[in-house]
Amino acid sequence: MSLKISIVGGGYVGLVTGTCFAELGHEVTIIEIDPEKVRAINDGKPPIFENGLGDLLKKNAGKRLRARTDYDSVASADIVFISVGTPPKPDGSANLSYIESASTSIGKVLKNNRSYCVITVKSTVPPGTTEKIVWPAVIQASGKTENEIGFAMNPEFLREGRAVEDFLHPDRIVIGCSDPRAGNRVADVYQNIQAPIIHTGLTAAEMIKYASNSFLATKISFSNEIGNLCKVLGIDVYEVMKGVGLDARIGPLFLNAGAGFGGSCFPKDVSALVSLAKENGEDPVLLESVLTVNEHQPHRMISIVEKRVGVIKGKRIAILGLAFKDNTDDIRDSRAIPVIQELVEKGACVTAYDPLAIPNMQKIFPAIEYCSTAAGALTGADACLVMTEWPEFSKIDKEFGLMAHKIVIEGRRILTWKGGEGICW
Ligand SMILES: NC(=O)c1ccc[n+]([C@@H]2O[C@H](COP(=O)([O-])OP(=O)(O)OC[C@H]3O[C@@H](n4cnc5c(N)ncnc54)[C@H](O)[C@@H]3O)[C@@H](O)[C@H]2O)c1
Ligand SMILES: O=c1ccn([C@@H]2O[C@H](COP(=O)(O)OP(=O)(O)O[C@H]3O[C@H](CO)[C@@H](O)[C@H](O)[C@H]3O)[C@@H](O)[C@H]2O)c(=O)[nH]1
Repeated sequence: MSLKISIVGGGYVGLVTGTCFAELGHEVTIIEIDPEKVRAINDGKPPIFENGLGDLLKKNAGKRLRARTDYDSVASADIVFISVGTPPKPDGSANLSYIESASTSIGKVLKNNRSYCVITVKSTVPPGTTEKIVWPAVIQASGKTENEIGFAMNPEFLREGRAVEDFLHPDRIVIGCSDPRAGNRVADVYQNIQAPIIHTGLTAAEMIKYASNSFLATKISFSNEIGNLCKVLGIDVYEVMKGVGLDARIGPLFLNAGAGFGGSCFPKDVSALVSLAKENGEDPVLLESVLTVNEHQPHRMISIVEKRVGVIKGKRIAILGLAFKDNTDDIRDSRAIPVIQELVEKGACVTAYDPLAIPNMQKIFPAIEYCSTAAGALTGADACLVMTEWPEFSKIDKEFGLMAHKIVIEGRRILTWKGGEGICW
């Protein structure tokens, strides 16, 4: 069954899901306010780096996939997905203004849609958002009755760098809905994907997303806390977590200790859940600690450097990896940012290499020295910090010989070269 899908927001989530829906045979229009992104998408060139996305976009752009700055496609859509950003406000709570304005814009055009349409939130939103913000905004702007529209919440679990693979082969599909008819329409969109579908209420679906990300972040901070103690005791935390993770009740994934978690989701979503808990009179001690452990990890790396090289002022320090993780050029909340910030404040001469993320980091730190190879960054360095788990770093070997002093602090365990030292092991 081919459905007419409109997706509001053509960023990471909107573009990946839109392209994959088109690949599954649906007719997709991405509605994006940024005309540059619209042009790039229609030209078949992804405005973001994502493995496998370029080929799929090229194949579908101008055929089953198009991008527009207007909302006209909503007038004939079977289903509309909202995938605009929900960035943090200064107090950590989610900024829902993009969600609200997208909902109103959808409603204004939806009034011309003669058939049943389901408005589906894909953005990560606090429980109650679909019911209390999206629903009334759409109903008010469209003048439609609740018999003519359905509402759904279908959280997205893709990981950057593996987004296409995650989207096409998900562990599960969560569909929260206002009524079964709405839920079945969302399920129809995914009919060619093999995965268990969980049908829930709207608020439970919203909470599943926050709880999932918070649990994964908790696993990482837990591993870091164990790792920090292991470091003091001279134990390899990776050996420990291998033994721990083989317990089927725990599982082996997301137990890698090191520099901590970055990215556009974990820090933001745990903060939003903390904020939501406090607004509701709860004291989220565990989740606050997850954030605290995470904030301390980059500073611990600098402390180790200080112990090894002495005063940092005037020292040449190489940073390997700027992206918040491998296979992406995204530096949002990358752990490299606080590390570089502290090194610069302490008067270090910072050199940096990353296969993809240099242009993005140059916008934040224009004055540090960027190198086109790891060897360039390492040449003459007094110390090196590994900040991203790029697979290509596992091949670095003789390049460490170019350093003035071979002090290598591994914020990610990725090197096969044996002279490094982990921050947690
Ligand atoms: N990035 C991820 O890996 C990921 C994964 C799962 C869930 N999420 C969640 O999905 C949501 C979107 O995240 P993202 O990373 O794709 O954000 P993003 O910033 O990359 O993309 C959002 C896009 O929406 C556009 N936009 C904003 N207002 C609009 C409007 N009124 N009409 C049309 N377009 C509009 C922006 O120009 C931008 O291109 C967030 O809630 C995020 O937490 C993100
Ligand atoms: O054992 C681990 C695993 C990851 N990380 C770090 O955690 C961060 C996030 O990694 P990852 O989860 O792979 O990337 P994201 O693209 O941020 O994906 C997360 O956030 C998305 C947005 O909500 C969700 O959709 C995904 O399911 C969820 O994994 C990165 O800095 C990693 O280096 C660790 O430190 N240790």
